Amino acid sequence: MEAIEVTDLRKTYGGTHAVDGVTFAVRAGETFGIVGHNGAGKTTTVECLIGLRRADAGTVRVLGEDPARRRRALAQRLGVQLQDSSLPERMKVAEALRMFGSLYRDAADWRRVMDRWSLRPLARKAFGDLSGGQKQRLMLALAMVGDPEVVVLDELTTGLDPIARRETWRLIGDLRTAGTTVVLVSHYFDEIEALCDRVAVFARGRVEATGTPAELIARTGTASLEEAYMALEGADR
Ligand SMILES: Nc1ncnc2c1ncn2[C@@H]1O[C@H](COP(=O)(O)OP(=O)(O)OP(=O)(O)O)[C@@H](O)[C@H]1O
Repeated sequence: MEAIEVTDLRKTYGGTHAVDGVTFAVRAGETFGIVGHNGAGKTTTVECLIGLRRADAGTVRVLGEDPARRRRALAQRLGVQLQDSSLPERMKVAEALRMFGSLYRDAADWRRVMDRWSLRPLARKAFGDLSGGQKQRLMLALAMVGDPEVVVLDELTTGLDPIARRETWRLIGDLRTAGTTVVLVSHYFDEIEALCDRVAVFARGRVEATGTPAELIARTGTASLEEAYMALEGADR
């Protein structure tokens, strides 16, 4: 079963074709990576997936629903961590987790989420007093507090130190074991290789290739996913 289906998605800002005919599908329970150069259309696609933007053309289905029309219903089943997301400066960590938890009908126990993401020592700290990495960890925990079926993570480990990064990988691995569908936008090839079952390579508003990391490496006759990406991304320049 497909958890996400995107078909011929198009989105233009002024004269810029940000997304220009994107098609891919994510199977239920799969961890799916999206890689691509700056401005390739990754975030715009993700925003269409979660109903933050309406496509100009094409279809998007998440858990069988159209996010542009069913955003509120889908929000109960989605966990989202976006680039540049923020909270009020004075909101405390525990307060944020409790408040986000209250927005879901079938939330996880927010205290358990706080423990799982090693946030208990920071429970009484205000968001504005957290370090960049601590903020990132909190935003990830908030994405999980609704016990989502599909998780969308844009720039998962940006700003995390190496230990926090590995720990985050482990927690994303746990999501996969639990059968959660994960979409992961990343510029880190080690992360994509370690976590993702399949990858879509975005370039200039299109999907240049889709496959397992091993397939993309074999298809391009390269030695690593990063080299495969370079070969694919530059293919039609
Ligand atoms: N709100 C907007 N208004 C105008 N242009 C936009 C807007 N959002 C994105 N764009 C443009 O659309 C294109 C795709 O942007 P998008 O943010 O989707 O790319 P991305 O692949 O996520 O890039 P990055 O890796 O830098 O985050 C870029 O050319 C960008 O400048």
